[in-house]
Amino acid sequence: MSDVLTVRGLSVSVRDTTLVSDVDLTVGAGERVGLIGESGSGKSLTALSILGLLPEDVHATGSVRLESVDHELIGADERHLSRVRGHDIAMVFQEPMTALNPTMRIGDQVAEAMLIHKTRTKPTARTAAADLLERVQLPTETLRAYPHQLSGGQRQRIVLALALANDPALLICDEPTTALDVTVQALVLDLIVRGVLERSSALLFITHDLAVVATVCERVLVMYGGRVVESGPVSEVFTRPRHRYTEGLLAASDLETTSRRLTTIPGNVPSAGHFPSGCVFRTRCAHATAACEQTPPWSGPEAEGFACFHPAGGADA
Ligand SMILES: Nc1ncnc2c1ncn2[C@@H]1O[C@H](COP(=O)(O)OP(=O)(O)OP(=O)(O)O)[C@@H](O)[C@H]1O
Repeated sequence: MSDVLTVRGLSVSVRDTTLVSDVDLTVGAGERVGLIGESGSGKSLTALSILGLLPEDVHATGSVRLESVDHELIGADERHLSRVRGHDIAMVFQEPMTALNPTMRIGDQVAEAMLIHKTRTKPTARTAAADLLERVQLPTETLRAYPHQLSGGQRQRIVLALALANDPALLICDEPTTALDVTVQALVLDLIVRGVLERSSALLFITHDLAVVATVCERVLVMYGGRVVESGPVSEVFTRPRHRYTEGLLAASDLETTSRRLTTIPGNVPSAGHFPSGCVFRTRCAHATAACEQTPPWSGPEAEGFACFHPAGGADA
């Protein structure tokens, strides 16, 4: 698997204070990598450095390279970066309204995302926009709606459709479901995973929610005080944490069952029935919701390391 994103020795500082120190990370094609850590640990600054979106007084050093782009992104000029953003790298942040134009109809916004980067011509952009909306399970009429006419979950699905419009090599999600209620959260996570799987895009997923990481990601990096203190496959880091901070994070999470669930993977016997998408139990779940009961987009080895993300847990019915 080739690396889509390679970050080496990334440090971020404001005046003489270092906020992020010496971060190394890679994400391969089709790989889903989580970045976790407490509030203020440097997750968002790491993502913003990759996107070239740091505030003016904040500076990044080190190296950020994308396989599909032939130059260094740290220090690149805005003209280059704006070409990369939305085309090679797309992002979904916590608050969908900040990514949407309140005065433009949804269909025009999705079509415009493709026209700006010239990935579609005008006549094909409208059809492609309708197709993208269908893939995020929104009816065609949504094309004519304005953002304020939609719910928070619908808006975030539009933002996801916009992010996926140009088949990005890398999708960065920063707390994309934190503001959504639990059932909508499950659907949006499912659509994110489907979206990246369909395109073999790399996914860097930032969250403080360990259950979400266990559901979505294969590998995880743990940040603490601006540094990456631990990394590895989710099933390893969540069951055999090596760093005391990771142990604390697991103990403090409402997911005391995560490690228990993950350790049950080898004994898990798949059977037919309803189960949360990607749930390691793959049996009928007592907590299954309508969103859980969709056909999962993956099977076989792809499902390894996934866990139920329903807050009530994935106990078998
Ligand atoms: N523009 C800025 N000027 C000064 N300090 C900043 C600036 N932006 C962020 N910081 C500081 O850098 C540190 C890392 O911030 P960052 O937003 O990356 O954390 P985070 O892990 O994403 O937290 P959260 O989960 O709350 O979003 C924090 O201590 C924050 O206060």
